[in-house]
Amino acid sequence: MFHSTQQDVMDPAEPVGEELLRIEGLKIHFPLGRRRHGQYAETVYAVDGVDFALHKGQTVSLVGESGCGKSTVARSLVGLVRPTAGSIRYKGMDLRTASRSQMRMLRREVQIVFQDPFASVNPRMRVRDIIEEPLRVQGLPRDRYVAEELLEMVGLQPVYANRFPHEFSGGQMQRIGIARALALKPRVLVLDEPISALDVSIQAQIINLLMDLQDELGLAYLLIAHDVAVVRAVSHRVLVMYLGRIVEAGPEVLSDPGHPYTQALLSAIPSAEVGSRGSRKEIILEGDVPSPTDPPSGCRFRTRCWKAADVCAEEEPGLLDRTGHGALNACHFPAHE
Ligand SMILES: Nc1ncnc2c1ncn2[C@@H]1O[C@H](COP(=O)(O)OP(=O)(O)OP(=O)(O)O)[C@@H](O)[C@H]1O
Repeated sequence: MFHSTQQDVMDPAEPVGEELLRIEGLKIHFPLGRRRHGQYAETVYAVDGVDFALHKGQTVSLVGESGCGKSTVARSLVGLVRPTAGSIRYKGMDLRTASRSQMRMLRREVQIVFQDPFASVNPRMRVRDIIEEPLRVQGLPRDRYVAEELLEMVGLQPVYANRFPHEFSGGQMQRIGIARALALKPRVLVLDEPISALDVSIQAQIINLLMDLQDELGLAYLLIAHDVAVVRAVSHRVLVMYLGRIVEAGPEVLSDPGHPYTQALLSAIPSAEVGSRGSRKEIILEGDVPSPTDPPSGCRFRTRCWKAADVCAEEEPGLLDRTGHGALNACHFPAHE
């Protein structure tokens, strides 16, 4: 199995490492249809007010059902989607006002690893060229054995530099994807479901590699993953997202959930994986996830929540430390109150 960093978990209020990224009030809306009279027919509120920070050497994980906005957050950090509102600061500099050279530094130091390692490469390129591509794009010099060194770093033989993607398994190819992400000596890796497409037997190896690299290089990770056991084991802080917003955040929220949505997410997982303090009662959520083009008023989860009362439709609950233990919860009726 994978190594766990749970013993090292620090109170998020006192993070150990330097702050690298700070995201405040992030909104990413996608207008749909044709614009008429200055208005679009519909807007997808994919990310609708999200705050968090990433620190050196730490892993923050994003969890939540499909479509809640996780990938959109991830892609915004590497410039693949533009925020509609809010700020992304890297080492204190705001992306909205950053100079060209600051943006180049950011594009080097924040890298992304995708779910499908084959989909993001040209199958006709040799591994050496795949790994060196980011250096070429940035116009940086390529040391003679840079691909070989990066392959060794990710546990592959240096001679693989001369081979082509079809010669590798999914796990090996994901290692190559990680080597490519490391080529520019990043400080932050955005890991968008890096193990979801791999055989279960390989997943732990990739997670272990990522944890070792984090120890060695002090990398900050934003991890998106569906496997609760993995997320619990490797995260310093977990953010639970629902319909574009964070509803619960803290180091222990997957062991000791306080928000009804987190409880419902965990109740769908077999108990051995959840841990002793997780909710054991099976919770069946009623109804579908509402459309992100028309989120409910007040608390977005209220239309599926068994605790919902009038106040939930009227007042949006803030993401607050409701227990004094550093975990943040956006519910009018959290479990631990
Ligand atoms: N370019 C786009 N144009 C319109 N809508 C989009 C676009 N990108 C994402 N969306 C919508 O934004 C919402 C959030 O999508 P996102 O991919 O971020 O969710 P997710 O939580 O990562 O889901 P998954 O786990 O399935 O990847 C979804 O409703 C999605 O359809």
